[in-house]
Amino acid sequence: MRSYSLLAPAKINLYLEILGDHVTGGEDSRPSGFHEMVMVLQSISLTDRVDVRASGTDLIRVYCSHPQVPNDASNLAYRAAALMSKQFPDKFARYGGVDITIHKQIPVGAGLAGGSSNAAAVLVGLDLLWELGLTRDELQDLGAVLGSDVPFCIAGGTALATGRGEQLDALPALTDRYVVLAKYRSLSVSTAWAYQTYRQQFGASYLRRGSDLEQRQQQIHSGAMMAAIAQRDATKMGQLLRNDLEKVVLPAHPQVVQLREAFQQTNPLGTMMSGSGPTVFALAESQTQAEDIQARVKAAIANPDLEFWIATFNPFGIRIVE
Ligand SMILES: C[C@](O)(CO)[C@H](O)COP(=O)(O)OP(=O)(O)OC[C@H]1O[C@@H](n2ccc(N)nc2=O)[C@H](O)[C@@H]1O
Ligand SMILES: Nc1ncnc2c1ncn2[C@@H]1O[C@H](COP(=O)(O)OP(=O)(O)OP(=O)(O)O)[C@@H](O)[C@H]1O
Repeated sequence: MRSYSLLAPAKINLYLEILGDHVTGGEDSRPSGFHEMVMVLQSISLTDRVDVRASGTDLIRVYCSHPQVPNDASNLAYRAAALMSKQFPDKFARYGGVDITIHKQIPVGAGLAGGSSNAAAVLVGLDLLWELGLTRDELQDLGAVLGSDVPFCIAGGTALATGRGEQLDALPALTDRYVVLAKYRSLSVSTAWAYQTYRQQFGASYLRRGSDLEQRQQQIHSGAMMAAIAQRDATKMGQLLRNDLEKVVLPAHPQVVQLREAFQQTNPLGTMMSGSGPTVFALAESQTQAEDIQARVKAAIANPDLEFWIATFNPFGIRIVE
């Protein structure tokens, strides 16, 4: 049976600003229930491995030994395969079912897009297995059906994301940067909850569509964060980190505030929560600084529930290993 093994990296958000309500359509535009975003997304070297294998059955099956990851149709990797089988029924009939095995390294419900990256890997894997020859744009359009982060996970690297996060502009690749990540094992945050709570608390200040929104998008485009990335100025980037979702997640989780403060005490280039959290990351100039930051935060919060990773910025998204 033919199979492919893919590496599916996690992402962090170097910048996440919520502008207002996201709308779909042209003249009869309607709120989609999502938010209009401006984000800078960055792939990191913390990766899952996803094996996609033709099974010779007519089933889609998912295997993952992580206790928090479902093995049924609710797994985002399963949903990616189901979408492909619906989209390409003749290929599904010809090549048959697929077994997907997820080797989890990326923490779950962490704000690091683990599920989205697994789904992106399945799209790429089935494109290969079923010899579809899809373009990156076509794969990303399919990814957007599954979730806002999936299109980015396909291409990876460093990107500016707008719309609900699915519209992407590649930015100069940032490499040789270190990131220290920490998460309480027993704590997860629901992305839907984070956005819903943000809407309840800050919805009144949302920008209306039209000139206000376009002006803000323009400001960010020509602003300091884009300049810092273009100049590969890690010190400036560290100072400009932003995540609007911190405004709702931090007040709800005092231990994340404490973790963020412990990171801040170590004088990193910058520290921030990633996505909807609760993972907190700090940027470091070198591996030595990253190790020092990790050791100091570990000593400051001696809690066995706290898990750490040191990663580098990754210039790519889904990659084939076999
Ligand atoms: C927090 C981030 O991870 C940052 O990169 C993303 O914005 C979320 O991406 P994701 O997990 O792929 O999100 P989706 O699966 O598309 O949506 C999950 C939930 O978040 C809300 N959501 C998501 C993206 C967005 N721009 N606005 C939203 O309000 C959706 O209403 C939904 O209830
Ligand atoms: N393949 C998968 N990997 C991880 N979680 C999955 C997967 N499929 C479904 N889930 C479920 O999705 C939920 C969110 O998991 P995930 O790890 O993708 O969150 P996240 O990193 O916060 O996502 P994001 O950063 O995109 O908002 C969990 O409750 C988990 O049970």
